[in-house]
Amino acid sequence: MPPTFLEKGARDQYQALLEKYDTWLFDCDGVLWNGDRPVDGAKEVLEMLRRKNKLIVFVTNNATKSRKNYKKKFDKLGIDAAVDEIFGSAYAAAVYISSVMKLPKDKKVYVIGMSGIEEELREEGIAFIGGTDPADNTLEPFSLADFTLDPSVAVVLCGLDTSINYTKLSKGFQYLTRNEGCVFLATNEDSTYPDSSGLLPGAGSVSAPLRFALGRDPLSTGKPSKTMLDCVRAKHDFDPTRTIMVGDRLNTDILFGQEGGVSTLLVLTGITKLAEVTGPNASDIVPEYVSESVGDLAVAEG
Ligand SMILES: O=C(O)[C@H](O)[C@H](O)COP(=O)(O)O
Ligand SMILES: [Mg+2]
Repeated sequence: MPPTFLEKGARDQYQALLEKYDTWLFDCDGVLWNGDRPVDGAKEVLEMLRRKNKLIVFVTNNATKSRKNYKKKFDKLGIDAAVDEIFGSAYAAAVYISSVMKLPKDKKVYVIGMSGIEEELREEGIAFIGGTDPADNTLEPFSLADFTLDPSVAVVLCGLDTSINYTKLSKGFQYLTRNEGCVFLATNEDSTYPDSSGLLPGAGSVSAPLRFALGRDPLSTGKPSKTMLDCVRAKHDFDPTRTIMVGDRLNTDILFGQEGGVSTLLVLTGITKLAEVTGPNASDIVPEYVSESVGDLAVAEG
């Protein structure tokens, strides 16, 4: 079934969308902003949805920030958001390790990633090494002869790490090949990241060298995995038949919505371009609705 294309200015179409859905799940990168540049109209549309008493939840695969630090980003952009409305892939991974894996207290996680992952693991009471540790954030050659394996590392968790290096990949590789049963987890596997100035390699491209070296894939707890929706459901009641996921990436956001049994709206302000949803090379992941931008929803209140 082809998507319904919502035309800019088509008030009836957008008003119908507002009446149809009570819960709005918003992806962040590529939908509300690109890097630190807000998407035009996004703030005003969120304010409109609040005025209409809609439940708003933010669901981002970006693991660089914890929920609390995302709240600071929302505050800085003047967007009303409570920490409990924000679900990041670092949080989902930490919840998975603590509540699903039930990692024993004498075990720890080796982190390839940034402070967002560390803060969420700390919040869940999970011990970790690596991450922003200066000893790992070095451009010195890695010496395996001088490396001491920590036998208590039972998980290697990999997320977007803008300071990725050979030392981190080498340590992750040692744990995953020498610690019996060590679990390979990824916060998410987005191939690219939509920065305000263009595209950058994403979290999936950070874990790719390990995937290649190991010959196996990590378990990813970010979108489209249901782990993220389980985290949302644990804190918010919503009717999936009256819920819509708004995203910019087909193989994460739209697939996440479809597998979660909610409607989907693809916006074209981030990763996905129109040619991926129409014409001969269109993806087999088909959103229910397509709109240029989340800002176009503002016409519904006009
Ligand atoms: O590389 C990444 O991690 C992702 O591109 C980025 O974090 C996506 O975030 P989202 O669009 O889910 O907010
Ligand atoms: Mg996105």
